[in-house]
Amino acid sequence: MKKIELVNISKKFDNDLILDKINLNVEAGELVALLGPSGCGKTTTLKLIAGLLGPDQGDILFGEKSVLNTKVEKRSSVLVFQDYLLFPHMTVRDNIAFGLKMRGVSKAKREAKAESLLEMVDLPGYSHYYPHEISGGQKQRVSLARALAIDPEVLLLDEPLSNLDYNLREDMQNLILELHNKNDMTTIFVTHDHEEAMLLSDKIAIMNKGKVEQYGSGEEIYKKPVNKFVADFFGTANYIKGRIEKGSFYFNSTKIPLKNQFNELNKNEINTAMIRPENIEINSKVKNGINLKAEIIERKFIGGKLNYRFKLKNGHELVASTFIEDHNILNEECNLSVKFENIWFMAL
Ligand SMILES: Nc1ncnc2c1ncn2[C@@H]1O[C@H](COP(=O)(O)OP(=O)(O)OP(=O)(O)O)[C@@H](O)[C@H]1O
Repeated sequence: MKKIELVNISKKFDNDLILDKINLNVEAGELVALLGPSGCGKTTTLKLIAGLLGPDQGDILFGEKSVLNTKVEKRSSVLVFQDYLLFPHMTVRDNIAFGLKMRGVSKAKREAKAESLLEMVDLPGYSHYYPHEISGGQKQRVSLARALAIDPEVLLLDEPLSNLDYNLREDMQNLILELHNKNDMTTIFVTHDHEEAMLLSDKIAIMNKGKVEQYGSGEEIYKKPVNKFVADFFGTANYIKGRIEKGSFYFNSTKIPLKNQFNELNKNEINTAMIRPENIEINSKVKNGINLKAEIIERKFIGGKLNYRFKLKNGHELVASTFIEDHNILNEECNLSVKFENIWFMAL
């Protein structure tokens, strides 16, 4: 297990700055997700950690040691690509044992290891199959087994679940968690699905345009996003514009006390309150919160949840979602309330 540290990493392709002074600390044994939209630099970051690319600036440490001059095969890390990259002319067993063969491990030992890894990824009996004879989900398991064959201290997974359908994804998510916990590894995986990132990882680095916008637990990022990009990437959000007056936030004449519901922002910069849809309560008054009159203008049943759209007196629209409770009357006036603790402030 190794701690991984990226220090001020920058990378250019031609003249395009793809990574811009990235800093990231992954503790030994942690499972971390790199999350962000297509093209933000997630795969490039993994390739730099694996040693398939070198940075133009900055340092990469495994433990306390820089690995910039350490070759790919000596880094004790392994990168699993989303399109498996199995050797088509080799059996499943030979694919898994390939890295061990390169390291001079005897035939008997590497075959025994391949068999035990096939058990671990739940594919016993598949050793004699060729890649074209197995499904996409099975190929993904084989490529994981191949990666684990060399007992890596650092496992790097590039969108391991993106080619799999919904049910298989769940199985693979469980398998990745199980393998990570069993094998004493530090694992970093790339995804563009925020729910998957929250489900699997201890921490999430949310990336945008070559920068890490925020790094923390899923809950922290969801509840306390540092900016609108992060808030929107993590789900639906309502934004209410207001103003700071005498140390409080005012939305029209509604006063919201500013406690610690913002990060290191200068109070005077705050101009927006963010509210997640599930934190809006319908037709119940709260004491330590705001209460607003609104009209229901849309109701959508989405299975297990109802999504509503409301219009406030000043024309501002809000979305809310509730489980089960039904407020079915369109155009009817109702009361919306939000507890102060569920309001997060931002500067937009
Ligand atoms: N070898 C390369 N040469 C030139 N440009 C590259 C190279 N590799 C990546 N890029 C560019 O760098 C940017 C970041 O690519 P990267 O693959 O890291 O993004 P990503 O966040 O992993 O995206 P995705 O989710 O689509 O895989 C993209 O604009 C891409 O076109």
